[in-house]
Amino acid sequence: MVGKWSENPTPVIEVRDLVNSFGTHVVHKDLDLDVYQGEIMGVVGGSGTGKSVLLRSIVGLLRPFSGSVRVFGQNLPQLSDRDRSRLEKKFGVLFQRGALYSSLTVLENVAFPLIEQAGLKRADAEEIARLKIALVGLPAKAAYDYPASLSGGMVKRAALARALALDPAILFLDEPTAGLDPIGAASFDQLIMTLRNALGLTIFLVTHDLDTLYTACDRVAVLSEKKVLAVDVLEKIEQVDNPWIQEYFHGPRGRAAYHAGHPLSQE
Ligand SMILES: Nc1ncnc2c1ncn2[C@@H]1O[C@H](COP(=O)(O)OP(=O)(O)OP(=O)(O)O)[C@@H](O)[C@H]1O
Repeated sequence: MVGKWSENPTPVIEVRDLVNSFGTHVVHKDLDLDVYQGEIMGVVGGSGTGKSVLLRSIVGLLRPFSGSVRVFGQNLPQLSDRDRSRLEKKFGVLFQRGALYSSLTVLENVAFPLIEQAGLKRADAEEIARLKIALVGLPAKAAYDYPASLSGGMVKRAALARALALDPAILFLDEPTAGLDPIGAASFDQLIMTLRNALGLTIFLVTHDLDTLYTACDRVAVLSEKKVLAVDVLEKIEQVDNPWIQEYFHGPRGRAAYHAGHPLSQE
């Protein structure tokens, strides 16, 4: 799938020579990656290759050991607190486990960033929160539910509504379909594509889900050997001569996902 982004690829995230380490454990070494305005970039790699660490470096939750992370042309680690927090308002982040406050209703969860970060009055924040709840396909009555009473798919949607609360320009999703059944995962993939198309979002999506890669992602970055081993459209990535890539995309699960995404294929 090639979206509008390809007509005039403009990088909104530029990662250069990124090094991340924890003690002596080097996770990234001289990692480079560009993400273009309006694309859905899928980030894959074996467990522990540093996909979440990369996401956290880009959103400013983790200070890199060295290298630069420019978002909308601004180098995050060098910004003042004020400028960084202004830039961070353009990010919506959906963490791996949803990370909703369990003691707050869905409505209160979604309204939270609008009150705390944007300084809105509660009534205004809740009005906007209701719109976001509808936008992600949750029924209006789910606003009054607590996270513990929701299904996994509804929790993900509620967390997505919160990530969208401040009208972000870039959405970061860390394994959004993990733990969902195939139907729930497929409808979440559709939702992600609809949001990108309707809102013009740029989406940085960490996933293990091959179906998501085949249906939703414009380009895919493969993390391996502490860097981005390859970044391209899927058709090109599948051809890269690397044992992990070959096993991942051409193993049984990869073939099944390919055929699901290409219903007319014969192979
Ligand atoms: N705060 C931390 N302190 C020490 N080590 C960390 C920390 N955060 C991540 N790591 C290590 O960095 C490496 C990369 O972690 P990361 O969570 O980014 O992997 P991942 O590719 O997202 O894995 P998975 O697919 O299993 O979620 C792992 O070895 C992890 O143990």
